[in-house]
Amino acid sequence: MTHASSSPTRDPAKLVLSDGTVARGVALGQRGLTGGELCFNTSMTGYQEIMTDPSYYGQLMMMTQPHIGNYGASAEDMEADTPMVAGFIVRDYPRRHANTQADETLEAFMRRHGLVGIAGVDTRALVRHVRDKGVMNAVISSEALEEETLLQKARDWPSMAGRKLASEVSTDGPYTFCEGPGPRIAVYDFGVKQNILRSFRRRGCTVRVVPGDTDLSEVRAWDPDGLFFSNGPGDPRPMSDAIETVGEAIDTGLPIFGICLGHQLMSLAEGIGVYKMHVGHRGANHPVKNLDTGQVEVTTQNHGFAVDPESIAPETARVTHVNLNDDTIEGLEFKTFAGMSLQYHPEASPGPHDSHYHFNRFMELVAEERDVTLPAAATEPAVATA
Ligand SMILES: NC(=O)CC[C@H](N)C(=O)O
Repeated sequence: MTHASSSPTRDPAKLVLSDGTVARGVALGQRGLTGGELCFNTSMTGYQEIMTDPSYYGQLMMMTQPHIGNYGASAEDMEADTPMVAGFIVRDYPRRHANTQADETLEAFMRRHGLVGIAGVDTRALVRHVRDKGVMNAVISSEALEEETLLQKARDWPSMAGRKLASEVSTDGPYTFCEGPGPRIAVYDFGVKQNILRSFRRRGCTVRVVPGDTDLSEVRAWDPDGLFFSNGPGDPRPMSDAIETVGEAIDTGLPIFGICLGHQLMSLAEGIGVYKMHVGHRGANHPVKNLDTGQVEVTTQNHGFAVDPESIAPETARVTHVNLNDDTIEGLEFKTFAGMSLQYHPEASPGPHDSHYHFNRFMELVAEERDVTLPAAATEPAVATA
């Protein structure tokens, strides 16, 4: 058992929102100044997976769970090699953590990776504020504390709408993640979470990961059985090259699966509109209804954009899943090609395992479309997350 005193100093820090709201707290992690879109996540656990999810690149993450850091940080809980959020905001950072698997305190982890944070602010009041007013930018600072200056920086911070960020978190070059007896899956990496790759590995797939700007002909030369378009940060609408690649992928007749950003890119390639949401969905407790079975799944979500239901032509796609909180589109099945896509995260990490079956659905789609025999693991996956 690791018990460690985290002893963050009492250095003052401030969080200043672009509408002038100021919250005063103490510095957490790296001292300095950072900014971005202020998001909140309602997951009770999983702060480290959330911190390292590349889809959060450029965003400040505020956790609604008030106790953050109480199980430390561990090399096991990474969704990327480094933290990806631009800054981290918590209510209460504990003086001790306890976890047999922890390697270090969350504070030490944040410092080691240069991640600026703030603790001791009323996160729930701030969440209610953002939820009412809509998403906005903010800065966290433990260096300059002059509020007018920080407010100006928050106002000047570039908006997430219109920002292409996926290229900044994509792999630099192609690599083989794993080899197995199952289908060959080519993954377009716009910031792919590790647990998506592990989910394919658990099903016996051979997985080849390529940078998001890879020419489709290069991918086809590898002879994939299925194509996957990953999650990722930023606004999908300006990603015209990626949308074009998805269009070409559709023309190949290969089965295609997209998660989150990938779902949005597939939708855009099929002429379906995407809009920026009032506050977005981020958490591990979003109820989603499967319209085919009537079953409700508790899902993990992380998105600030969504597809516009009005723009789905009946001959293009069918809605398979909807969010029960606000009726937003959560899943599509495409009609002109063998494609399925999800706005939420079946790989969870963190979150419940209700939606893991979507990877099996894709395996079955691949088996239907291609002459491949699925290994038993492809449809009877272990529930384990690693
Ligand atoms: N997790 C994701 O892929 C997020 C997609 C996109 N950046 C959004 O915020 O909606």
